Amino acid sequence: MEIIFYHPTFDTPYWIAELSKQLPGANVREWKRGDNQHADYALVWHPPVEMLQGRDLKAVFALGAGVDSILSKLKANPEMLPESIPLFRLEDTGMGLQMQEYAVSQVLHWFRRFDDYQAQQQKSEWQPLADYQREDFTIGIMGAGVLGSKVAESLLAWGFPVRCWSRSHKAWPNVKSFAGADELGEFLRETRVLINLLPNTSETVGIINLNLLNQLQDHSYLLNLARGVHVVEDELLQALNSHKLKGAMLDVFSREPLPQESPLWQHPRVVMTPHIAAVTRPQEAIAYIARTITGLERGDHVSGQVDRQRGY
Ligand SMILES: NC(=O)C1=CN([C@@H]2O[C@H](COP(=O)(O)OP(=O)(O)OC[C@H]3O[C@@H](n4cnc5c(N)ncnc54)[C@H](OP(=O)(O)O)[C@@H]3O)[C@@H](O)[C@H]2O)C=CC1
Ligand SMILES: O=C(O)C(=O)CO
Repeated sequence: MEIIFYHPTFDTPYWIAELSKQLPGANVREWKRGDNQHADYALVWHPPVEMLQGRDLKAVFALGAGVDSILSKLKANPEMLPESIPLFRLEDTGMGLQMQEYAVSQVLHWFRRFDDYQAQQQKSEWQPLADYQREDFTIGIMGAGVLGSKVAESLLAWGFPVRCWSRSHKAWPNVKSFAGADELGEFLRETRVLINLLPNTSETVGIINLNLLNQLQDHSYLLNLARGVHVVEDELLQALNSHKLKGAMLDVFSREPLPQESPLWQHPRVVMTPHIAAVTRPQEAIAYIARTITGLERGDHVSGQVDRQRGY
């Protein structure tokens, strides 16, 4: 079995060595320009078109959870990967836990009013504030998939009321489920902390705009863990400046790195990280890919295949 690997920043020799260990009998090689030799599987992130085009592959694996970059490249170059070749993505592989850490720590930060205490400290002000109550701190998770479900689980464990919004209804214990455009307003109405874990598709671009933010509880918070293009950044600033939103924590931006001139850098109630909410963990990802390839070779049903029509 021949496997080609391409990632612009990963430690390629490590990945090749580990994949070879877990898939004995497979020949795993780094793909380099000009390599047109046969391959059965391709493992990729931001692949050049020529890497995939014209190949008779059994499957392609995206080395991340979101497949928006590969799907947008495919839109411009449909010949890069025919529909008959399945595209897989990473399901969790350690990202669920990282998203839990991120979401729980920031929700607790807001809930315990550490943002207010930090602002008071700037003014050398010693002033205990009234506690927030959990019943006023409903968490609304947009995107109830692999990562959304993990985040919901972790916040439930901390006793917060949790609701989710997705395309289809979920039957998760103790989580109120809302689905589709018709139920979005109802989902937002009681949400105090909005956590975004949607995929980037034509339906979700720009979904977090002023109209949506205005439907949240007053003095709400936004945690964007998914993609920058979900948020209309100018309108987010309007919602912050009108105090409809009390704070925002952003891991992702419409342009990355965030341009120096962005007013988000300086906003006193915006905190940010440079797209690190959940990164690909090599060991878990390699184990998942090896398991999935083994399953495909046996003809088993395996999960993780992207539905290209839906876009995720
Ligand atoms: N910041 C970071 O470091 C990282 C960000 N990400 C981002 O997180 C995203 C989510 O990952 P993951 O949980 O694995 O993805 P999943 O595909 O498992 O979940 C996607 C969820 O979004 C819902 N959804 C999709 N389209 C719509 C829509 N139009 N309206 C309402 N709901 C919709 C789906 O609904 P349904 O269940 O009904 O199909 C599903 O619940 C990734 O696409 C990626 O962009 C991922 C990893 C790291
Ligand atoms: O896996 C993804 O989609 C990511 O955004 C990784 O940072």
